[in-house]
Amino acid sequence: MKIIFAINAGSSSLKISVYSAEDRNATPREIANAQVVGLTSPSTKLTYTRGNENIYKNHQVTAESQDDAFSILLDTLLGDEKLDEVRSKSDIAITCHRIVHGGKYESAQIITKDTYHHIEALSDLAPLHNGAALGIVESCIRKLPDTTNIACFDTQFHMSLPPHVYTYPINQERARKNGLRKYGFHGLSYSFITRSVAKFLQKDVSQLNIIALHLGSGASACAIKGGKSWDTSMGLTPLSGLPGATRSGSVDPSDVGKLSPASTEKLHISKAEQILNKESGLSALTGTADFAAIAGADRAEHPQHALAFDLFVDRVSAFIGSYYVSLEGKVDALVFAGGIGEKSSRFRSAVVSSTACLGFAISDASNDSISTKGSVTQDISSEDSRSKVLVCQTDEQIEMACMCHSKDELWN
Ligand SMILES: Nc1ncnc2c1ncn2[C@@H]1O[C@H](COP(=O)(O)OP(=O)(O)O)[C@@H](O)[C@H]1O
Ligand SMILES: CC(=O)OP(=O)(O)O
Ligand SMILES: [Mg+2]
Repeated sequence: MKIIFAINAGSSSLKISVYSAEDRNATPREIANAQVVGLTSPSTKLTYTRGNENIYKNHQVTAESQDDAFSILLDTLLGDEKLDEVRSKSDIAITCHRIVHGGKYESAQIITKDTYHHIEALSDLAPLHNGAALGIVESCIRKLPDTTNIACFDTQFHMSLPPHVYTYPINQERARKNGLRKYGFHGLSYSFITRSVAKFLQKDVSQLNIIALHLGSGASACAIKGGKSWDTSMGLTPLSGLPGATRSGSVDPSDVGKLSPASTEKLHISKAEQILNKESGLSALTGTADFAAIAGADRAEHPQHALAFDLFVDRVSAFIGSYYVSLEGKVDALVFAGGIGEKSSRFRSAVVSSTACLGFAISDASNDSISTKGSVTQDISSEDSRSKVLVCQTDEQIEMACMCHSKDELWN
């Protein structure tokens, strides 16, 4: 039996799921889940569940970084005397880490000195994402010396993108030399969604065509053709495509502060990245990163909230239209996932009405009764919908745990 910690550093949250795996053929069984959410908003909250028992729910904590959150979660898990399977640090056999940028890695990697340095070098392409995750890897190496660390990459699922999609129309020699191409992210989530939706629709994965939306603090869309990534909205870094809670999404870089050559000297490129990644997006329009507050606000009283909501509906709908065409109209389902996709019925309803010309239609009653305690995939389409409209409670942690625990090297 092995204990697996699957650690998911998102941009506004840190989630750890704990699994036990009997042997390498058994599916890992979740025994606990601990998460700190709201890292980009003033109130940061801890939720901890052991088995079916809620120990903490939205318990206020102070954490300013992913690494602070990691210390809180590790103390919570190791300090729980009733978590029988994890008596001490040395019981944790495997920690899987969600690493957003994996460059051209095509599979999860055991983290050695070499792989660590390789991933560190890739951080130039996702400085604000890989940095936080690597900080946690370092903490694990220091605090959990008996554990095998494994890197699982968001980019892996998108290795199937065709050349005409992943190529940027720029100097090809420079592109090759510097690894400039569309990589795509949220791949662990899309991989989970693909498997879950295929199972739900009782279709072979290789026959599944869907438009999936992972709408969390970072948001992206993905066209999945024959079970594989065919196009996705994020690019070289997780900045392009859709806006996020604090991210601008695609903007013309010359618009950013209209920099003169002189001001460029002062405003180092990393400052621009800082602004576009952390100080933009829906919170720059509204002053809040909490999408529930944006979607729930009175439109007349809060015109900026209404603008942010409408803008997000517009950008998401544009990708749905584009992917509907690139999938030649053969779409089994439109799938909503991520914090916003799973929890905001108002947003789902607005997106479905704005893409109604493609034949999507939902039942308001089903849309309003989505339960986070219900099945992984829930159907909200109405009978007259041309494709299914589904809500999938995505789970990047189980995707990582399954990916890692079957590795031969861990059981020999
Ligand atoms: N009840 C809710 N209604 C609408 N949006 C919500 C709700 N709860 C959380 N969210 C939004 O979900 C997002 C966080 O989603 P999540 O997938 O957990 O993020 P990440 O993994 O990117 O940190 C935030 O933008 C948050 O405002
Ligand atoms: C890739 C990415 O944007 O991840 P997250 O939404 O978790 O920040
Ligand atoms: Mg996330």
